[in-house]
Amino acid sequence: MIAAQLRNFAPAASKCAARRVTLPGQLHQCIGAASRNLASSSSPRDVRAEASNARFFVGGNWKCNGTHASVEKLVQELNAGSVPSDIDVVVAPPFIFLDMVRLSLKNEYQVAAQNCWVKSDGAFTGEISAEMLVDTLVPWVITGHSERRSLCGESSKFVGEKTGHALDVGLKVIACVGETLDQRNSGSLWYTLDSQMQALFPNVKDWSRVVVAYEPVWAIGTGQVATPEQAQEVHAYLRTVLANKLGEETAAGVRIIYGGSVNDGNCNELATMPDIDGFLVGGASLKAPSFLQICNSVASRRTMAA
Ligand SMILES: O=C(CO)COP(=O)(O)O
Repeated sequence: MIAAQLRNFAPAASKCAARRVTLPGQLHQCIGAASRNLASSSSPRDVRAEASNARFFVGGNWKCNGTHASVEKLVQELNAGSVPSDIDVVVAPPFIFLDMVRLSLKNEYQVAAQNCWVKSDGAFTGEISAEMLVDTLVPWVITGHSERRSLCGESSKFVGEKTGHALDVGLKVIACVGETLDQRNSGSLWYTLDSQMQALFPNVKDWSRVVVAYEPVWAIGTGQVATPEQAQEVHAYLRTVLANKLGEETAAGVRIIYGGSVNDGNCNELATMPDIDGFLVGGASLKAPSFLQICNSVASRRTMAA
């Protein structure tokens, strides 16, 4: 029943998103109206998600790439560049380079691990615990990346528990959600995203330490970036899901960032969308000039807000 309603939400949201581009302010009313229908059965709260007021955030996910020499070069190039002081920039090197990168990057940048174990230390061969990350002064961790969901079999429940544990021991978390092309095409986009989000709620006590990354699987590493309207439509929906659970004020402060084939040519347009609070960048984060340009796309957002 709820799943069916979530599917019905898609066309309404889509129509509204298209209108939002030319008629600022109406998308949230439309999304809000659509979500109120959902809320009547899925939640006792009746809320309308306000647009974001959150600080811009750019993450660079280096994935399983790099040699000692290439990582050193990338760090040098990032250090030679500059990023706006009013945004958060966080890079996630492979574990083996994490400490080296943390110690050699200048202060404008923070580091994240790409993953951690779901529990505390113990007999978990090959894993790194959240406690170890805290102990080695790593502030952030990525959880729920689609590559870990699909290649390592991580379920939403597992991702939720891992996210909760990482937060409980003091990390900040970039929690990823996103649908496959099949899920989008078969009409289960909203259901998929909602169930990934619902798995986080029982585990997260402090949403100020969570960044939600919307990464459609079909856009990751494919060069097929979501259009600004497609991304905005989903981000507004995710903010409504957050608002239904946490209230509008908290939801407006949660960063919702977009990932999937972001580069220096498409970031500015994406950054103008009211619910896109930044990016999680894969391939383009390995090229310092592109990554720095993506960080500077916050200027497009400021222009829109002015
Ligand atoms: O998975 C991603 C970031 O976590 C996105 O990767 P690409 O930017 O290479 O598509």
